[in-house]
Amino acid sequence: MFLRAGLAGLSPLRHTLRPALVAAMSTGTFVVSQPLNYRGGARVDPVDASGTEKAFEPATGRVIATFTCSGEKEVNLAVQDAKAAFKIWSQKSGMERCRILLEAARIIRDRKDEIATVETINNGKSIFEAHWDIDTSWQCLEYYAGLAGSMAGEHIQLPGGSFGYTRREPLGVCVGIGAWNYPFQIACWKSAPALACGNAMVFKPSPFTPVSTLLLAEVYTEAGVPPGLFNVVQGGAATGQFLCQHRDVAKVSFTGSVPTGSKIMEMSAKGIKPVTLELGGKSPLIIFSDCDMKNAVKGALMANFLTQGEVCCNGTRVFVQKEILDQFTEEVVKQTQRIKIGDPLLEDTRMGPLINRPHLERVLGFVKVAKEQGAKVLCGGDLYVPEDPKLKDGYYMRPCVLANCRDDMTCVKEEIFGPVMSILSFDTEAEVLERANDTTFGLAAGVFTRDIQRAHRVVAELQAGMCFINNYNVSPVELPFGGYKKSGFGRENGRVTIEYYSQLKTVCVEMGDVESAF
Ligand SMILES: NC(=O)c1ccc[n+]([C@@H]2O[C@H](COP(=O)([O-])OP(=O)(O)OC[C@H]3O[C@@H](n4cnc5c(N)ncnc54)[C@H](O)[C@@H]3O)[C@@H](O)[C@H]2O)c1
Ligand SMILES: C[N+](C)(C)CCCC=O
Repeated sequence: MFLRAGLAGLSPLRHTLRPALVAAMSTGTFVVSQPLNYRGGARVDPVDASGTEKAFEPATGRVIATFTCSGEKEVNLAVQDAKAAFKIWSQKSGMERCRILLEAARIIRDRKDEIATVETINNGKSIFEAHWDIDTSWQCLEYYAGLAGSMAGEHIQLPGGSFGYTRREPLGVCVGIGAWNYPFQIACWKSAPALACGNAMVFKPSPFTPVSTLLLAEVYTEAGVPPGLFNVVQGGAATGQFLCQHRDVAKVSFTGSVPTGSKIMEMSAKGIKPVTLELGGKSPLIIFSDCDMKNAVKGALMANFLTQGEVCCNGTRVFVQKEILDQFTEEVVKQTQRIKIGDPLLEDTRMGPLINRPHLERVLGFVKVAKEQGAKVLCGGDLYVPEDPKLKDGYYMRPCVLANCRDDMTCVKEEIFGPVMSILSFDTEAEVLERANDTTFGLAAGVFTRDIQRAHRVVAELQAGMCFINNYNVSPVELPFGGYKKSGFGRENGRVTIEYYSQLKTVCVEMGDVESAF
């Protein structure tokens, strides 16, 4: 499906050719040669347009795809196809859906290298990390496959032999709108629970990362879902609006920024559509002096530098208790300087390029303002130019650790979405809790301590939907994930998400005569 010039003769690809193709996909060679919309079980060119977009390979700055954004007609067709597939899929038993989702999970596992490679090329994250993302993706499908057969209602006895029961039913056509930082994983975290519950989905990835979602669509088709059950439309705000405003869309699940989330909610409100909002954050990570220092330092790096720091739940406000501030900071800086930056497709690279040039400049701008406001750059925060000449136009920067930070600084208040860690010091538990919660965001939080009572006492007080004790940024699919406050509502992953993709019908059954008031 993705062909460099020298491989063009291999199209259409058979499954058996994929390992060879993966080996051939090196940085600087990949171009997209097939349509990026998916409808009715096949790739299609959109029937109308609301503009065009270019997708880049962040490692080199090359354009890998120029594509048409879907207009209203194309969105209508995708929704129509999803409606038709919903009729078939929603009539299947949970166990039938389970089998197909398990097969899809198996195919993703089999194609893991190929999918991870495409993710790395289009997003810039290291291939090492992309493999983790694809693992959490197929695990998500397996998990909801397991739950599909267990969706059930209640039986409730009423007087005189009458009774009631509840049925858990799907919603209909659900829309998924994704961000660019975890393109494949986001599509799985939304579609797996949606499909398990019997819904159909139309998914719109970010225009920065339009490519890997198509692989998911192909996987679902190969696994045996009805044509049209999972469709992909491409584009930005205009396409997203057509989806949110569509009268036949029953629910919108959105991952992205707070300002866009607010617009999505407003549009959905007009149609009384339920929404799931997975939004941004500025999460606190609290390091107490009694922590295991080695793990706390590793945790701080995990909390800040995955995917070049472009992670919603990153613990970017690192509060360190005064007694260990110097030791902790010294070790964090040492390890940050060791992070290998470069070609994201190389196995030993741990940090690739940022998503695009404007975003790189925005992140560097935050570092500049931090310095002006009195923060001290202990390492990084500047452009990085890899030695390999093919990477010279990529969007690289050195990961940055900022000291002397204060709560009122821009770098401490705003989501940077880049590899910038702000270190702040604190004295007492009460003080750090107040400061940690002093934000409009509430996505995640972390605490490192050996004191088990303190750990639980502190997380009970933290205003965040996802709290970590003595670790950070792990994401087992069994655990619900989502925010408090302006970081959104609704959850992804975990059993509870079934409730966000289904509705309860109550049936009241009379076994006697009607007792009428008339
Ligand atoms: N909580 C989470 O799970 C989570 C996960 C990843 C990213 N994020 C957040 O996402 C943000 C970064 O992603 P982004 O830059 O892609 O966010 P964004 O809000 O700019 O875009 C997200 C998606 O919304 C679409 N969109 C934009 N305007 C729209 C509109 N008016 N109507 C409908 N759709 C519209 C975009 O095309 C894209 O697909 C960060 O704030 C990050 O924290 C949150
Ligand atoms: C997999 N992580 C690291 C928990 C990230 C989840 C999605 C946030 O951007």
